[in-house]
Amino acid sequence: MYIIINPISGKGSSLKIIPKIKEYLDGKKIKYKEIYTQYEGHATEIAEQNKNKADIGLIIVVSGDGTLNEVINGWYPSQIPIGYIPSGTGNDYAREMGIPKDPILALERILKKEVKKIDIGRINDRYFINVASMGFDGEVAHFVNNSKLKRLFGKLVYVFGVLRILLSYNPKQVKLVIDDKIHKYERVWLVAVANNRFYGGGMAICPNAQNNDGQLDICIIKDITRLQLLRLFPLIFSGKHIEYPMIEKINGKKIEVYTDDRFKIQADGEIFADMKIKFEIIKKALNVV
Ligand SMILES: Nc1ncnc2c1ncn2[C@@H]1O[C@H](COP(=O)(O)OP(=O)(O)OP(=O)(O)O)[C@@H](O)[C@H]1O
Repeated sequence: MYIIINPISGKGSSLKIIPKIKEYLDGKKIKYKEIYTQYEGHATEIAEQNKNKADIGLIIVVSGDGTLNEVINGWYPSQIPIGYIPSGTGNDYAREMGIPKDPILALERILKKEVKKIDIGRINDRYFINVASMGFDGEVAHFVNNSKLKRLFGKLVYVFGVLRILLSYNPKQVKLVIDDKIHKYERVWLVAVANNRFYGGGMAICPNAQNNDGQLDICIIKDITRLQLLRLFPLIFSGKHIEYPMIEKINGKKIEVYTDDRFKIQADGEIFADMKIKFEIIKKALNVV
């Protein structure tokens, strides 16, 4: 068993839970090796270097969603099971999978080794497990990430980012090609493509997404005023936003997104920008416990 740990996730909360995990494993005489990530992207390198080692039967990731995403990007297509103990701020994958917040309960569940096969999404040349989105909230993610005030003010910077981008964002014309069928939309604020339901710490942007149905769920927010969007925002936590007419919901296996402008994108919280974006579902890609 290898344990990959991001020591800074959740403002250092993984370092608080690691002694408990080690005590539990030592008590049961279960052998393990710990590896700590040292920089951004390191988890992908660790996963790539270790995925073919003959002595590994299981990896456990102790981190937030961002590091889990990095591990998956290095681990796929290995079929060695991945267990996950949440220690981040958002913990959206854990929310989806019903993984307990208590690290020992999460560990006990992993050790039962009830393996599930789950799908993952591909966006251009990267994989994601939860949600990729672009437009308004992609801009907010970029704003928050680049903000020097992030460490000082945490979630407040996010609120400030939402309000700022809400005032300056210009809705875009977007063409989607979903399983070879063309869909055109005017005044698009947001396109979210989901394998799991949640992102951003519990927002159910695509509340019908299932990670074992071989489909990506798409939610498009369009033709909406700034004030309407502000009112709609809190409803995303319960998934009730999809009942409103300015929300388009579609499913697909292969999705291409075109816009005249470069779209700012976030996938599992990782940010980048592009004009042409291709998505694909990879069915039953990973074994998870
Ligand atoms: N030792 C390290 N030093 C600096 N950054 C790191 C280190 N290890 C991993 N990272 C980076 O930290 C980022 C955030 O990590 P992670 O997602 O685990 O925690 P989080 O942000 O607290 O949680 P969440 O993603 O659930 O909000 C990742 O993008 C990863 O690349």
